[in-house]
Amino acid sequence: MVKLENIKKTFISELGTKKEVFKNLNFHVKEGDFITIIGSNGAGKSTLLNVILGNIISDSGRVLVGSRDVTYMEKHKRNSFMSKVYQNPSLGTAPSMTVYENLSMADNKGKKFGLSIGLNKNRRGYYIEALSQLGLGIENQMDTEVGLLSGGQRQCLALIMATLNKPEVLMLDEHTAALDPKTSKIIMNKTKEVVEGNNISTLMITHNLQDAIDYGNRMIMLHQGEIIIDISGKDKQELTVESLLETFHKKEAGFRGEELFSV
Ligand SMILES: Nc1ncnc2c1ncn2[C@@H]1O[C@H](COP(=O)(O)OP(=O)(O)OP(=O)(O)O)[C@@H](O)[C@H]1O
Repeated sequence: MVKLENIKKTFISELGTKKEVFKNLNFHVKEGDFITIIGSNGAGKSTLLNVILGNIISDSGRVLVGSRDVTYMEKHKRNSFMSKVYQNPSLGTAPSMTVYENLSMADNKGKKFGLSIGLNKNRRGYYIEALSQLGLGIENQMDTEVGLLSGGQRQCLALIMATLNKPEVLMLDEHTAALDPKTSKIIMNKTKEVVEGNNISTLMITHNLQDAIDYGNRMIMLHQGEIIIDISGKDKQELTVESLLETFHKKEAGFRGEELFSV
C-alpha cells in the first residue's frame, strides 16, 4: 500500500550544517495497517510522514502509494488520497469559517468544483450525526466559527474532516498530545473506530508508549533514522511499557530510554 524504498534525506541548515536523517530507509505499510510510531526527539518520525505527504522531498529513493509513484507528485494530487491531522488544533481547520463550512470544504476536497458550500446542504444531517457521536456538543455549534471552539473540539473536527472522504492513507502526528487525558481518550477511540471501520492505512506518531501499545496492529520504533523495532499482531498485544523499554535497552545498549518518553 505504502512503500518507501531506499530513502535518503539530509537537511542542510542556513549555516551549512548537515543533518543526515535517513541514510537508506526502507518501509512497507500494508493495506489497512494501523501503525503506531515511537522514538526519541529528532529520530525522524515527522520527516517520515512528511516524505510520504510530499511536504519533504527525499534526496533519493522512491515513495509508492498503491500503484502510484508519488515521489515527485504535486501535493494537491496527493491530498486527494492522503490526509493528516497535526498536533496543533489550529492547523487543519479554518478558524474564521463555521463548523459546517469546514466540513463542507473537507467533503469537497479533491472534487473538481472545489469549495462549494451550498452543494452540501443534503450532507448537513450526516455531519450532525457524525459529530454527535463524539459527545462533545459540536453538533450544536454547526454555525459557530471554528476559532471559537475548544482545542479538543477543534481537534475532533480536524479528525472528522481528515477522514470524511475515507483517504487511502491517514497520517496522525501526535494528534492528541495537546489535549487533556479525557478528550485525548475520546479522540483516540474515535480514531480507532474510523480507521479500523474503514480499513484506512494509518501512521500515528505518539510519545505516549501506552497508546502506542494499545492502538493499532503494528508498532515501529525509529532511532536515528532507522527502524529498530517493528512488532505486530500477538507480539504487539503482549507488550508492556516495561518490556518495550527493555527491548529498546537491548537494541541500544547504554541508551537510557526511560528518560526520553512520557507514559
Ligand atoms: N527543515 C529542516 N531543516 C533542518 N533540519 C531539520 C528539518 N526538519 C527536521 N530537521 C532535523 O531532522 C531531524 C529529524 O527531525 P524530525 O522532526 O523528523 O524528528 P522527530 O522524530 O519527529 O522528533 P520530535 O519527536 O522531536 O518531533 C532533527 O534533528 C531535526 O532537527
